[in-house]
Amino acid sequence: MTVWTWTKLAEAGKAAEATPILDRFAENPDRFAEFSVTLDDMTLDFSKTTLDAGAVALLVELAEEQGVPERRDVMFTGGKINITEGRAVLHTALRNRSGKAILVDGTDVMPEVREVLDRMAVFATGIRSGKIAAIDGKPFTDVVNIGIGGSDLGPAMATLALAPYHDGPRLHYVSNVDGADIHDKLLGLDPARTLVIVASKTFTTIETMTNARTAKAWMEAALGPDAGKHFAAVSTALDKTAAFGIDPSRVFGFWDWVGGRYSVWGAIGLPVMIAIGPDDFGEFLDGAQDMDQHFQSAPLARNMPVLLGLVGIWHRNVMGYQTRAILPYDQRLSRLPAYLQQLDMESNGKSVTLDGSPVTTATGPVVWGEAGTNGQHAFYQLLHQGTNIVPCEFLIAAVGHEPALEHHHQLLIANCLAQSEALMRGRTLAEAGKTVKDPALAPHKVFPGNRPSTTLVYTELTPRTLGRIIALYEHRVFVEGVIWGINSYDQWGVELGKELATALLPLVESGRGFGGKDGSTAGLLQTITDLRG
Ligand SMILES: O=P(O)(O)OC[C@H]1O[C@H](O)[C@H](O)[C@@H](O)[C@@H]1O
Repeated sequence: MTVWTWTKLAEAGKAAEATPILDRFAENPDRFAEFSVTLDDMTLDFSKTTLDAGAVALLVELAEEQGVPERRDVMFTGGKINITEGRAVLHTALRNRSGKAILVDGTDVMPEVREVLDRMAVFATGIRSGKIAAIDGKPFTDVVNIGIGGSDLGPAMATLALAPYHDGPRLHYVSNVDGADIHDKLLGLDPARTLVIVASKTFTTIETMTNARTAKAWMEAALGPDAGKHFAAVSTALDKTAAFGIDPSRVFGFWDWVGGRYSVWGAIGLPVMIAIGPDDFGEFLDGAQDMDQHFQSAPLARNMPVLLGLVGIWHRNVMGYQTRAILPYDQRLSRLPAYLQQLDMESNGKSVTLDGSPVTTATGPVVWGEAGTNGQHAFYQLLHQGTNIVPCEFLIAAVGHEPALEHHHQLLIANCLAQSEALMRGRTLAEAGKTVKDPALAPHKVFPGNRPSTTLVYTELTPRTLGRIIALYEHRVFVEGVIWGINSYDQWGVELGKELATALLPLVESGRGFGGKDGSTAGLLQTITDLRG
């Protein structure tokens, strides 16, 4: 009975506060082994939390009661778990390399998935080799991906993450409707050498379509009517890509059962494939499949995505923490926090359960973060001494990609581990007193400590490892969403702002007709109109 389990968890949470995390290691020398989980060379350490064996057992019970294993199996086999949109949720099919069929409405989706991946590989290889050339017969040197949200964040994050594997043309990402974005990105690019990919699941997103039209005009101004030969598209709306004038042979499709924020594994990953090549892109998919298979087969208590989800539930619902920080100690993962913001907050930022009734527990936390060590010199002050407790999620590779700069990587590792240690250990008033001459300064140098963190460690940030990391977080979001009883796969919350923007545009354009608006909006419209002169 779930209510009973929540009650027991609340009691466990209160009891947990009595024993500092650090003391738990003295009590249990096996704590690291017992409170970490491994998949191949990847280890998730959650021993620096207030969880004890009893609390983990209760959380596992909660996951079972809420039907995590059953819902997982329904997701993987094409059940329509996105009930508000009547859709299956099958991003896992995009990296299903097993040869097994996956049925949606009785039809195996795998032949189409493979067909698109094969076409992507031919196209990417052609662009990379120069066989698919610009209209003057010379190779493309630059690729501009125009997309936003899930059609931007995943490929942009992955392209940066996999920079050491990037041996194709240069990649540029345009997302914001702010003209500054496309202006600055096109500056210095030669249209004769540039391929533009318009990426949009719906092919209606105003930002993307506005940027796509601007790029088309830029291309046409240089190349005339042949400009279309420098365009490709990724979309589920093949009628709309045709209407935009993109040759069907340059259009790569996907399906309504792939959510935008889960779409990097298929056609939306085309720019990544162009950058790193189909073989390394295949490794990226293999990594995700490794995590999928682990998620499907490992017992809940030894299951990495389940445990990461349960740590999240413990912090959000039992300890009442409102945010979680994503802190990759890897400059090339500096876009990971932004990527995970969409994955997590658009999925689990919900207030009603599957049947439309209000939730009775807190749901998705605020997700934020920054690459280490940069964050240390910015906001870690609050993490260590602020009045909010922020569970921190560290990520670190054992090995960097720059052997000649090994000492940099050693410093990086030392900093990463020092932060989680400092958060846990803290510094007492007595200890602080020893560091200062003036005792009045001592309170300023106190660290409360006992602040929780997890650390994900792996050998090296390879395509396969990145695949595992992303799939890990996708399944974590799933686990938490199931426990909260919400639909993690719709995003109605983004609609109202879009509707109001559409209604506001004519007022901005005309500088008139603000009467029906609330006082603030009317006042801002008037002020901006006056400033525009
Ligand atoms: O790929 P598109 O259809 O252009 O959508 C781009 C993005 O915009 C929407 O507003 C959604 O909130 C996102 O989930 C989506 O990824």
